[in-house]
Amino acid sequence: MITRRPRRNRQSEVIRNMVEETTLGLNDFIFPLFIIEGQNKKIEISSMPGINRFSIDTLLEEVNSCVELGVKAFAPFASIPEQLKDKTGSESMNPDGLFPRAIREIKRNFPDVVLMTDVALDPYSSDGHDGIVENGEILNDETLEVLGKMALVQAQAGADIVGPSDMMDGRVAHIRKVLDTAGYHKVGIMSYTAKYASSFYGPFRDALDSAPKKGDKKTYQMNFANSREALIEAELDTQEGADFLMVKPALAYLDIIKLLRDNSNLPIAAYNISGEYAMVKAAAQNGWIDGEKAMVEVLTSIKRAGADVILTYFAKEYAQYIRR
Ligand SMILES: NCc1[nH]cc(CCC(=O)O)c1CC(=O)O
Ligand SMILES: [Mg+2]
Repeated sequence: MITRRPRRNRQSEVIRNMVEETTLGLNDFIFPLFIIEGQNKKIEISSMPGINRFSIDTLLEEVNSCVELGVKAFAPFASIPEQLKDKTGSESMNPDGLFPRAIREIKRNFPDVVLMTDVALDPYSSDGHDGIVENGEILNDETLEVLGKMALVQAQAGADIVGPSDMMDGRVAHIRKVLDTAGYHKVGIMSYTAKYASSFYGPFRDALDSAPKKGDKKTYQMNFANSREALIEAELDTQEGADFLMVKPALAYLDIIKLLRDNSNLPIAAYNISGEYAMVKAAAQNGWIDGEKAMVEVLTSIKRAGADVILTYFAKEYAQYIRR
């Protein structure tokens, strides 16, 4: 005789919903946005179907349509023309550069949205690396100087949260000190705490033309074979004053999300990155999977693993989906 029958709680939609353990909401999402120079531009990224690069004017329309759908937090990224890139990423410290201009315009038009801005050299670096390169080496402490100035320019432009994605050691403490010294103690830090050297970043690097010109990122991004090392990074970022800890990528790293969730009381964010988005889109376009159902499953799995915040290219599409 079978007395325990778990299927009882699956027998109708109402019961299934009643016992559902994980619920996604639009408050969970941060939607990445790509910005380019120019006017009236909206150019689709071929490796990220449905995701575009916007000039500032069309970007404001995009933000508006997201806000109307209920998506209110954004992670903007700027595509910097090649001729403005140099060894130290100096364009990242230009208060009149494309990125700070875009931040100011978004905040002027939509003061209530939250902007989480990316702090790293790669979109501005002629080497395509997240730090300053000298004789093939990525310099840590010299890079911190640039990161601090970049974060300050972003805070001055109106960033609510700065997101160091570079994986240099000590950058959270350094950025915190620079921001506090300048009076920006209210600007938060979402640290890319456990950021792995992943092959899933490809489409993002297409979007910004930011791929490394030489070598890979393995001397600063983490080895995907490691999980205990993520706890070391989490401990340091917490001591240094991070307000959020992020795991990136998300899907091949659900165990890392869970690990940080179980070992920290800070909010945990996860970045469902470009290649993870592209995989779902490509399979859906081929008719191999149901893209919409896969989207919901992927996002739910990241939340179930313990993420409080999900950075995802699906944010707007998910909002459109639940509206229907
Ligand atoms: N440091 C920049 C940065 N910030 C976010 C991403 C990737 C995001 C994505 O793939 O969606 C990257 C690329 C990288 O580290 O090479
Ligand atoms: Mg670190």
